[in-house]
Amino acid sequence: MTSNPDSSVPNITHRPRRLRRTPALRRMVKETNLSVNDLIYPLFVMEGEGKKVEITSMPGCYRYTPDLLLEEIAAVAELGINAIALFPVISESKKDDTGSESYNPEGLVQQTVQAIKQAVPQIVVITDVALDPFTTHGHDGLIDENGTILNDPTVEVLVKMALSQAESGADMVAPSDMMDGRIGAIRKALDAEGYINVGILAYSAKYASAYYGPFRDALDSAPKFGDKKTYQMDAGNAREAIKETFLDIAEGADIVMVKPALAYLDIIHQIRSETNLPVAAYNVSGEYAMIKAAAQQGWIDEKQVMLETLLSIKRAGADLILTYFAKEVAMILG
Ligand SMILES: NCc1[nH]cc(CCC(=O)O)c1CC(=O)O
Ligand SMILES: [Mg+2]
Repeated sequence: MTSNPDSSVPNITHRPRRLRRTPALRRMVKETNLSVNDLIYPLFVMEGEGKKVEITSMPGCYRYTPDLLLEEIAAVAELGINAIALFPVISESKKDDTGSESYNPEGLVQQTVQAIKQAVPQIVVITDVALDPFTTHGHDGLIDENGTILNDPTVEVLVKMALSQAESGADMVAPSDMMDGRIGAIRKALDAEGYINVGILAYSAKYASAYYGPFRDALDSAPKFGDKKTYQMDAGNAREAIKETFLDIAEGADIVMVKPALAYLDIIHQIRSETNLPVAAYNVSGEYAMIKAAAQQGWIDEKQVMLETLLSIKRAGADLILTYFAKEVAMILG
């Protein structure tokens, strides 16, 4: 046994490449895996029958009438998806300044939730609690004559909305509005009305992001004046995300969420390390649209980029991912 006389051959003890040599070895040491259990599928419902309309800026996503939505939900449940997040497209004639349609017991969301829970009872139905699909001005809150978004009066409406969704059979309500104090107010009202098992998925760190554009196209819900910067967070802030998240946890959130995901992976990571609750992340419409658009141009491999993107959100610390890719991923993983 003589050592190699050729000094140009390095004497290496640690060779990380040993564990990358075969697919089986690579699978054994893979630290993060994407599972269908991680996925929550956002879906859009509109009034009517027998129709599905593709959203131009979100190829592969549709606004469904309730009958076709039920078929889609049955299909994705079959693929192993556990949960859907429901967003309504409200016709202009039903919108008003205060979003009163949002708590109509016979409203589109309420009726759709009832139908889903009858047809596909095992799927977890998460309803959106926010006024923007229901207000003529497109903001997530009530406004005064100067266009200022009023916090506490808005929370009162959000409570009515959450209660009517719980009454319809929603498993979880998901306030996406960013008013202060709404998690506590909703928790208290749900408990008082006996809905102790209806959970709250709190959009805790939701940023005022330009990545929501395609979603606002889908819902026709772009704000008619101003922007959402007095309630959604500034992209420069990380410590504030922790503060917002701790407040929601103290107020009774069951799951906390960061939104958007990709430009905020550091926030997901910090929240994961500072809390014990499940952490969700919303891979939003603009993030979806960027991948779809580049893939349509033939510039990226859609499947690989999609899987790598979702894995990065998981690796950053998200336990759950709301993503428009959910169905495609479930088909690949299943
Ligand atoms: N309550 C509004 C809401 N709920 C979910 C999204 C965006 C989701 C996406 O872009 O995929 C938005 C948009 C907004 O805040 O203007
Ligand atoms: Mg808050």
